[in-house]
Amino acid sequence: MEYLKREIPVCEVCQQPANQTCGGCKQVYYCSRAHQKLGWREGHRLKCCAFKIQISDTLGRHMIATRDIKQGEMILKEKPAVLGPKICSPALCLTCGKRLEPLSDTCDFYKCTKCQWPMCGPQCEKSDVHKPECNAMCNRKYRCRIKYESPDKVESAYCVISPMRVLLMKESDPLQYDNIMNLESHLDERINTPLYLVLKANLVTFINQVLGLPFDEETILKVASIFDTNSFDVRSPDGTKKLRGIYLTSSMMDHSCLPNTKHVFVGDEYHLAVIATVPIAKGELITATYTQSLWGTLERRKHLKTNKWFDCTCARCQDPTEFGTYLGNIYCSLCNFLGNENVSRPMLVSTNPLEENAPWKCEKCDHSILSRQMVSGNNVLNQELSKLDKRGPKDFEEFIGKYSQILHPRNHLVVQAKLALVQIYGNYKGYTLSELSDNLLKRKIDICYELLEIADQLEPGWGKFRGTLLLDLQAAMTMQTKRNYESGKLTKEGTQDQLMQSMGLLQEATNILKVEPNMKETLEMKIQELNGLLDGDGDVNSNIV
Ligand SMILES: C[S@@+](CC[C@H](N)C(=O)[O-])C[C@H]1O[C@@H](n2cnc3c(N)ncnc32)[C@H](O)[C@@H]1O
Repeated sequence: MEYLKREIPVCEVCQQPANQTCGGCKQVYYCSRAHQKLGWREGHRLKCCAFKIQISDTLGRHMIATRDIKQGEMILKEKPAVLGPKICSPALCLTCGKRLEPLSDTCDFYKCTKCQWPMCGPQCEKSDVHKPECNAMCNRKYRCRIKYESPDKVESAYCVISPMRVLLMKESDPLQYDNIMNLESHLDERINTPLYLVLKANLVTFINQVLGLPFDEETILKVASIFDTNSFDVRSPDGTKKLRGIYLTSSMMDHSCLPNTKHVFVGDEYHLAVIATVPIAKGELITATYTQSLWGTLERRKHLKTNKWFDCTCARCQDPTEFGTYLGNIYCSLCNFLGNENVSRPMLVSTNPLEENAPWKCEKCDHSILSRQMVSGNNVLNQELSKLDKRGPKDFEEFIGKYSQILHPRNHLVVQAKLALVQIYGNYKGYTLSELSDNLLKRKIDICYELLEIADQLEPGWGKFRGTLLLDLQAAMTMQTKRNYESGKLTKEGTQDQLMQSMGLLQEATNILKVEPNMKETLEMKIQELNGLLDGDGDVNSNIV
């Protein structure tokens, strides 16, 4: 990084001692106004902080681009203000967040020798992250007494840890405590919800009575509510560590169902990097998504309302067809029966997508249903989907076939099933690329193309969804090319053309995914292999997929 902090600040232009910082990013120094102007012209304008925080009545604080931002550019990188377990967790280490393995032949875990919370070992037990809470508990002779009858038990006692960490900061790091307490909480809206009634009984009692910390009920619940409104789900690349974290600047990004950024976690300390997925023009909102892009509008808006306490009114939520994807729609059952199978079937669309109770009406005929019928239909099928056997493709293929008269090929439930199929075909035992029949290989390629069309509409640009689909697609296409060459269906020239297409997809996937942890080397290796194949004599027998 060019912006590494130096012991004695020096001017970016002349390298002499300097005491003025750039007003935008506050990261580089100048000795004089003249050198600041020169530095700006010489290129700092392209690197300087790309955003500012503004306030409006409708959005509250939000992030705005202060200059044009390039696709793929890192907009900011910051360390967490606080990290901790989620409200309910299976046994995990309080320091590193690692999911714990039980001690041999037991359901029990290694425990901190002082406070008795499950940890991964003596090193994490002694960490600075755990010390303050351990001391606070031990000072009051509190010992964790969770009984694990099964190693997978999800335990709600973890709800006290993350808020306790923030509250203890009031003494140890008052500035950071104030920064966190300044975030939006929506406590007034949450206070009488079932979860907060439980937190009143558990968390408040723990902080006040067990630990004897001098915080009132409102402050304690406000911290919990700040986590619920602002925290990011933090995961290690291999998925073994799961935490929640507050990132002060990144939490200023407002939500959009068509976001223009993605984020990744970098390093063992989980620094968060925000990356532009599309070019962002100066003055535009910089947005993230707080929900799932592949859910329909009914589900997304409900999720945002229940968890983040606002009604999303973005362009996608306003459009009854979700930019023509019809992701949340179903076929009209009457037109189904009366219509010609060969013409595209009319759909039921919401008469007002921003009004959750608005009826859903056919685009062609007068047939309509109540919104709650759509909701309950979605719930039933979602439940069915979640119970399917994920070890193979059979259940997912049957699900798609069974509901093909109700759910069109781009309905979100079908899309979920297809996503599972893309992961199974080509990757799972018995379904690796070399084991797939020609038909199943083609099926995988077709699904990848279908899902890519949806990605282009709903997560345009360099989103992770698009990147992983491209990677899957190029691998399947290379295998198909190899088979077609071997069976004589493709000439050497045709083979080279097809491999060039795969290379195009792989290069795009690399641009998108190289920022993901541990991906850069794998991607570079894949490019090298495919390049080798292209440079050689078309020897597609090489083991490249
Ligand atoms: C993580 S905070 C974002 C920063 C927040 N705007 C603030 O002023 O602190 C999330 C909250 O911002 C507001 N918000 C975020 N995106 C929004 C949007 N698209 N429309 C309306 N409010 C939004 C909601 O109140 C939400 O609970």
